[in-house]
Amino acid sequence: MDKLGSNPANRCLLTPLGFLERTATVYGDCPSVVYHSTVYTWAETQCRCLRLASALCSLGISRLDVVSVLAPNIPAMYEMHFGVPMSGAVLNTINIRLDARTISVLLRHSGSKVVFCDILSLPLLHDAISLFPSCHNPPQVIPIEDPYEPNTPTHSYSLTYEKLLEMGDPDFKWIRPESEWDPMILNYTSGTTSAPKGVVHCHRGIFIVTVDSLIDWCVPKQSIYLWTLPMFHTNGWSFTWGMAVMGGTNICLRRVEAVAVFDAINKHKVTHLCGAPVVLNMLSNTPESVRKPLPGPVHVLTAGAPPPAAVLHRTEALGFTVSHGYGLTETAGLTISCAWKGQWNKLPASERARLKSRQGVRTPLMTTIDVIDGTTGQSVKRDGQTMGEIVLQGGCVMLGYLKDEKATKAAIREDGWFYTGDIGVMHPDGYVEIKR
Ligand SMILES: Nc1ncnc2c1ncn2[C@@H]1O[C@H](COP(=O)(O)OP(=O)(O)OP(=O)(O)O)[C@@H](O)[C@H]1O
Repeated sequence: MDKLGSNPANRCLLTPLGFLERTATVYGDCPSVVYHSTVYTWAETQCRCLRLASALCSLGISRLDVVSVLAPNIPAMYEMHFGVPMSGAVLNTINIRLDARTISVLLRHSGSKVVFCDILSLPLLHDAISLFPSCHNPPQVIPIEDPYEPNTPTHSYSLTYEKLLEMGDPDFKWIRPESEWDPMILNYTSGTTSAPKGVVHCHRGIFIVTVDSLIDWCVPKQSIYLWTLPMFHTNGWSFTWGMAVMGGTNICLRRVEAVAVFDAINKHKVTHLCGAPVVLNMLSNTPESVRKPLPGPVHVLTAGAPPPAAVLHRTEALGFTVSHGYGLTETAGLTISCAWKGQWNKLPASERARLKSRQGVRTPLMTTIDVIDGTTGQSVKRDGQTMGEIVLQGGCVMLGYLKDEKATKAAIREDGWFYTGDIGVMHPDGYVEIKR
C-alpha cells in the first residue's frame, strides 16, 4: 500500500481554467454571456478567451506579469477571468469606484503591464496615470468600448479590446501553470480598515473556492445568473468561474438599479444572484408599482457585511430564497455560511431571519474554522457570548500579500491559522456569529 501514490495520470494541477473547455464541449451552443442584445454562446466565450490570451502573449505579456482591468459587469470583464490567466498572467480587477490616487497606487504597486479600461472609466484612469512619477513607466491602456452606451468619451487609442481579440488565435494552446501554487489572481482589499493590500491567490486556491461555493449554494446546471455583485469584488465571490463549471448564463448589468434588476430577473428568468445586504435592502424597499413579479424561484446569496434580520425577512417576504455567507478578499470567496436546516422552516419568520443573520459554519471544502481567545489562543466557550477572533484554515486562504511579508506574517501565523481580524462568538450549535 505504501508504494502507491501520485502518478503521471493523477498528478494533474488544479486550475479553474480547464472548466471552460469542458463547458464549451457540453454547452457550446447555449448562452454564456448576455448583455443587452448581445448573446454569446459558451463556444464563442471559449474562443474569445483564447483569442485574448493569445493576443496578450503577442503584446509581450509573459508568465506572472500583472494585467489589470477597470470595468463594471460587462462581457469583457467576464472574459478577463479566463483569458488573462490563460496567457500565464495574473489578473488584477480594480474597483471602478476608487479614486484616481488609489488606482494610481494600485497600478504602481502591482507593476501592472496592461490595463483594460471600460470606456466610461477612461478619464478616471487617465487621472490615475497622470499621478505616476516620471521615473515609473505607465501600463499600456486598452479601452473596452460599449456599443450600448450613447455618451462615451472620445479617445485616440488605435488598439481597443475588440481589435485585440481580432489579433488573437482562437486555437491558442493556453499557458498552463507550472505549479498549481502559481499566482493567478491579485485583488486589493478596499482598505476600509487599513492601507490597501494586494492579496495573491493561486490556481489551486481559486479551484477550491469555486467548487466549494457551488456545492455550498447548491447551484444547479444551466442556472441563469444575474450579475448584481461586481466582478471586481473578489471576482464575484468566484461565481465568474463557477458559472462556467455549471454551464450557466451570465446576465451582465452595468448598473445595479432596482428597476433594471427586477426587469432583468423577469426578462431572463433569473434563478440566482448575489449581493451585499445593501442590494437586498434596495430590492426589498422597491415600491410595488415598479417591482415585477418573480418568474420562479430566485436564489439570493448575501455576504460582505452583516445582513440585518429585518432585511433578510423583507427580502424573503418578496419571494426570494436568501442564503447568507461570509468571506474575505484573503479567502477568494465564501468560507463560512449559514447552513440551513429543514426543521427551521417551521419557525416564525422573525426567528428564521434571526437564525439566518448568523454567519454560520465552515463551507464543505474549508478545513476548519474557530473563534479563539486573543491572549490564550484557545477556542472560546460555545455559549454565543464569549467573544474572540475568527480564524480559518483551508485551501483557499491566500498565498499572502504582495510585497508585504510583515502583513502576511501577521495574518497567517505559525500556529497554522489565518487571522481574519473579525470578532465573533460561537453558539452552542457550532454556528459562528460576528459581533462588532
Ligand atoms: N456575512 C458577513 N457578515 C459580517 N461581516 C462580513 C460578512 N461577510 C464579510 N464580512 C466583512 O467583510 C470583510 C471582508 O471584506 P473585504 O475582503 O471586501 O474587505 P475590505 O472591505 O477590503 O476590508 P479591509 O477592511 O480589510 O480593507 C470581512 O473581514 C468581514 O468584516
